[in-house]
Amino acid sequence: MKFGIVGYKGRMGNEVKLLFEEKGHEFVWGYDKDGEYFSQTPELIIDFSLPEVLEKTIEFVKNFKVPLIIGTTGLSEEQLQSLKLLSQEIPIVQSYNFSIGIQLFLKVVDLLKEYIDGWDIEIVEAHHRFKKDKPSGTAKMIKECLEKEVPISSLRLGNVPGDHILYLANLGEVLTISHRALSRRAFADGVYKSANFILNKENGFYIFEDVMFEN
Ligand SMILES: NC(=O)C1=CN([C@@H]2O[C@H](COP(=O)(O)OP(=O)(O)OC[C@H]3O[C@@H](n4cnc5c(N)ncnc54)[C@H](O)[C@@H]3O)[C@@H](O)[C@H]2O)C=CC1
Ligand SMILES: O=C(O)C1=N[C@H](C(=O)O)C[C@H](O)C1
Repeated sequence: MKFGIVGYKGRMGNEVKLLFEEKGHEFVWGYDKDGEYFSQTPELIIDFSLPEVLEKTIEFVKNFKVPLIIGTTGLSEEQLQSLKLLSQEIPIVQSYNFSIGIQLFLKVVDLLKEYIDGWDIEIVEAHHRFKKDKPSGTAKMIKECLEKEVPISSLRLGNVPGDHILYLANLGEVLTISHRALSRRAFADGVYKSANFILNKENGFYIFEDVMFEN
């Protein structure tokens, strides 16, 4: 496939580009701070940038009329709504975490949440010192899945790709669910799965859960 990336010079943009090229696909378009790279029209666009770039991304996918996969975190409720509106015209996969492990983590949380009334619940996330948003998008997803007000502690440590821990405790025990991304490849792999998923899809707003558990 011929793919394009918004934020192609960044950490995730680079990792996604590398992985797709290793699989034999062609990087034909990119957008970053210093402008556009164009060699051909892309068949899909992947966005790992910043929330303030979203308007530009929407303009590009509308012009090219191609599917969008977006992993950028820190989007406002209004921005998520504008993506949902856009999904009436093109297929979109959106997720704050494209790793398989976090999807499984969320399944476990969904299973246990009805049994933890009265427990103390805390989320701790740790990421590299360059991360701009706080708390992480994934921590917000875990909280949303719990359907409770839960405190989130954010650590910014060296070069950590992404750790999430959920602590649940009653007076007699502590239950811990934890996930560590060992490298950005874990997220890029999920983006690759999403690309194969979205090329055959009707317009609509999909999340990574739809990609993972399609059948
Ligand atoms: N959903 C997921 O699985 C994951 C999401 N992320 C998210 O992806 C995003 C990017 O993360 P990283 O690659 O680590 O950041 P990064 O800072 O390395 O990359 C962001 C890229 O966007 C570009 N950019 C910034 N402002 C711009 C502008 N105004 N116009 C055009 N380009 C602009 C930067 O130059 C940079 O190349 C963050 O929101 C992060 O939280 C990161 C990892 C996994
Ligand atoms: O910025 C990152 O690096 C990451 N961001 C995502 C988030 O905010 O949850 C996902 C991952 O943990 C890495």
